[in-house]
Amino acid sequence: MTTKTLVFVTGNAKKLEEVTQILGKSFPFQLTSTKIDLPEYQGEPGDICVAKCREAAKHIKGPVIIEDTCLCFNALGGMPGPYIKWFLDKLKPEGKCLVCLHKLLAGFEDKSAYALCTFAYSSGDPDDKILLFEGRTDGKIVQPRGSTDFGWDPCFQPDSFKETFAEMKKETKNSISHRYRALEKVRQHFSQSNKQR
Ligand SMILES: O=c1nc[nH]c2c1ncn2[C@H]1C[C@H](O)[C@@H](COP(=O)(O)OP(=O)(O)OP(=O)(O)O)O1
Ligand SMILES: [Mg+2]
Repeated sequence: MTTKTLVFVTGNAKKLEEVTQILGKSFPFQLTSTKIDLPEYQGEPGDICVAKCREAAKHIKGPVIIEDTCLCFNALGGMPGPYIKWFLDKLKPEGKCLVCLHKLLAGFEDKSAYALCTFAYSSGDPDDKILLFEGRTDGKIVQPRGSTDFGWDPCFQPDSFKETFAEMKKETKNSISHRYRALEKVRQHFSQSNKQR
């Protein structure tokens, strides 16, 4: 049986690293990756991912997957959400400015937040529906702790853990994260559709 190829389009090497680790070998596609800086769309996460995936499919002209990640503060009605990337860029996360994320909630007792990861899959055929797979992990925003090599990881402490994503072992993050939960749905979908063939 020849394995079909699926291209993961992302400009973020850390995401790719996690996706590769999480999917491991038990995935019916050969995952390859292409670094394209896709536009940062606005709006609801699902709509953003559909637009992002359509754009990626135009480049790849074959089966493609993308994801978009939101960090949502409950006290702020879900903001920054998909705009977390610009917050981090402007607040300069490398180093002590990650403190700013925590400070954003200074006026609120509610520090709860959730990380939301949405994968979108296109078969490559523009007439086919784009499929969405969502994963969410709840937690709270804390003063940054741990290594600063991936985005807002130092500021996010998942519920029922004492460590931030940045302090815990990679395997631990990859077994409870928003990305893991979304990829479980991706994996389930493709193992089922593979069986039906
Ligand atoms: O697990 C994560 N832990 C910490 N930080 C994270 C995580 N996942 C994404 N991030 C950061 C990257 C970017 O600053 C923003 C999401 O924006 P987002 O558009 O999805 O990512 P991106 O532009 O870096 O890569 P892509 O080319 O796939 O769109 O949150
Ligand atoms: Mg992006």
